[in-house]
Amino acid sequence: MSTYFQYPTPEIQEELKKIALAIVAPGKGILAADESTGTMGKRLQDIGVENTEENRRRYRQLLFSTDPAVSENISGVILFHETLYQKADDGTPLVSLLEKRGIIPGIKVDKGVVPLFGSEDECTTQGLDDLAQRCAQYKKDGCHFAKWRCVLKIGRNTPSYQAIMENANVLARYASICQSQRIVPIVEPEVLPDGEHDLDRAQKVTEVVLAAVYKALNDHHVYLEGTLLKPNMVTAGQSCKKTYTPMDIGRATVTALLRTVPAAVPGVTFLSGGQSEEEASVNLNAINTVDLKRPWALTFSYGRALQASVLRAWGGKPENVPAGQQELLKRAKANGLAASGKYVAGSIPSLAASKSNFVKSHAY
Ligand SMILES: O=P(O)(O)OC[C@H]1O[C@](O)(COP(=O)(O)O)[C@@H](O)[C@@H]1O
Repeated sequence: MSTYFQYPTPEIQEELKKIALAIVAPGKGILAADESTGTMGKRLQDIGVENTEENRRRYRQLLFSTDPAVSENISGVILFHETLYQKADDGTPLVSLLEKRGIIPGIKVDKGVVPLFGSEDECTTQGLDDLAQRCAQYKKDGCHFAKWRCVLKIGRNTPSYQAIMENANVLARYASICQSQRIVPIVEPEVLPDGEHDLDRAQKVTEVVLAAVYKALNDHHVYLEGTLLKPNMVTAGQSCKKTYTPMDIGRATVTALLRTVPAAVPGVTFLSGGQSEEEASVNLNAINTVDLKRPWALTFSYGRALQASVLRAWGGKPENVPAGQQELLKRAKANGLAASGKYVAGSIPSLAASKSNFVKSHAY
């Protein structure tokens, strides 16, 4: 085994580190607006809006033209390919709306989840072919970070060794390609919340998965200071009979991270994984207040937990755009406070704050 290798040049390291640190600046996090066309269809169906390119454009325009104050708590937005090339009603590229607000554009670069043949309904994520060329183009078009989501399932026999190793390796290969193109990779190994398992089992699985991911990142010589991790919080399975407090969740989550995530990683930006908006804020706050060490910034990269109220307030109607934007401002503020451990539960009511956003087997 040869241990000779090179990290990126000092210039690339500096650039990557700067981007990652800006994303996890104190009190800031990410709006994940990168729902693929199918996922967006499900969100729009919930509010009775047809899943057309024009309706997706109108919705993303609403998000990105929110009052610039939103940038006090949102440092980056993850886009879906289609959105990067769409324009606002007045012809301004949607991505320019973000840039004008000082928000860093990012891009989903994976091409979705596919089955792992021979496994118990497990999966991997595809999209490595032509990734370097796509990243080069995305960088030119204004994106400075990327996201790739892998999915792991907790069952009696899962996650399997096959799924753990395959997903860790594909995430590492993705991360290395992104860095070669001066793009910060967000590494997302999501352990799904489906199941009856308790908090302890969720913690152990998360630890095993994260340990494999960091071994693979090391094997691929990924420069950790220029990466971010987007994991699940450690929560009991959706069908678990036992109940746990936010502090239990906070302790289990930070313990799992302390055991597996190197301190060189600048930040951890959690996914919301079907939690309600309020749960996602309260749990993030607990993560930031539990009496454990925190060598990384711990913040949010929420899709559903930042958008459930926005979608409901908007309902596809032009006259409701300001109401939708108000909801985004509220949840952004709540999560910005939670990222600093200063969120008081229930202090920022929003339209769908307590609605569960759980989607069974959110593997698509
Ligand atoms: O399955 P898709 O369409 O790729 O999207 C998955 C979604 O999951 C996320 O990774 C996390 O979203 P949640 O916070 O809603 O769990 C989003 O960034 C993304 O939009």
